[in-house]
Amino acid sequence: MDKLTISNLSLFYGQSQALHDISLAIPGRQIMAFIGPSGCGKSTLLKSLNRMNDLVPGCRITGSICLEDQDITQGLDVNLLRRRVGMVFQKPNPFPMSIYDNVAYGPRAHGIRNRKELDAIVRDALESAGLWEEVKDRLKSSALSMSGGQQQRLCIARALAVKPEVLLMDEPTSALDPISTAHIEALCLKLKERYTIVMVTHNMQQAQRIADRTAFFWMGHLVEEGETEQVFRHPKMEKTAAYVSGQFG
Ligand SMILES: Nc1ncnc2c1ncn2[C@@H]1O[C@H](COP(=O)(O)OP(=O)(O)OP(=O)(O)O)[C@@H](O)[C@H]1O
Repeated sequence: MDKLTISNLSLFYGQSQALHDISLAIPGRQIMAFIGPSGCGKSTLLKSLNRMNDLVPGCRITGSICLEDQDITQGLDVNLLRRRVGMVFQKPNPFPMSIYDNVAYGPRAHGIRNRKELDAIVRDALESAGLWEEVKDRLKSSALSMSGGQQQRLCIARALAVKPEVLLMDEPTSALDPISTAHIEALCLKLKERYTIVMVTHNMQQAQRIADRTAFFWMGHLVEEGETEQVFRHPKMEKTAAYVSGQFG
């Protein structure tokens, strides 16, 4: 079953239309990459999937986005939605508090106070993010003392701690060195066994390394979507062929 189904979605920032009639199905427990030149609407679409655009004054949408069978644009509680659809940003953004408190933040906000329960959640999330062994002896240290790559895995752990179903990632490795990038990519491949991942990336090698499916956007339109290998090796549309072969960027 598809995890997310976007149907005839158009999005406007005031008078300016950023997305045009997008229809796209995102299967569960796979990685979907959004690619395309700067300004084509990748982040806008990603943010629509957990209604982060609600925060932008003058932003409105038409069409629907279903999380399984529930239309998230119609009345679904936004806190509940963001618990089910978590997000990791381009720049690691740990809170200025301890490693433990960063991961426990979400569960605490949802009312979990029991120390043993919190300990178990924190450990599980850090293990899932591939960080437990590195930080288990310094859980009380400030998150800001970690390296950039560790901070990004901490942000992934923080997102996982509330047990989401979908993880949205907006260029999660663009601020990281190659080794940290490889760590995050390996982690994504592991996480897709349990989560649905939607990732914006400018890195076409990255999309080919880890994405099951790829969607190519251009000027607010979805030009083509399919299995990653097909989109890169045998694109159906001329625009896609030109983009993936580096003729424009
Ligand atoms: N908060 C906003 N208010 C008004 N316009 C916006 C806002 N955010 C994005 N836009 C516009 O919407 C269009 C799509 O932007 P978006 O950030 O989604 O593109 P993108 O493909 O993610 O770009 P990049 O790869 O550079 O991050 C652009 O024309 C942009 O200027």
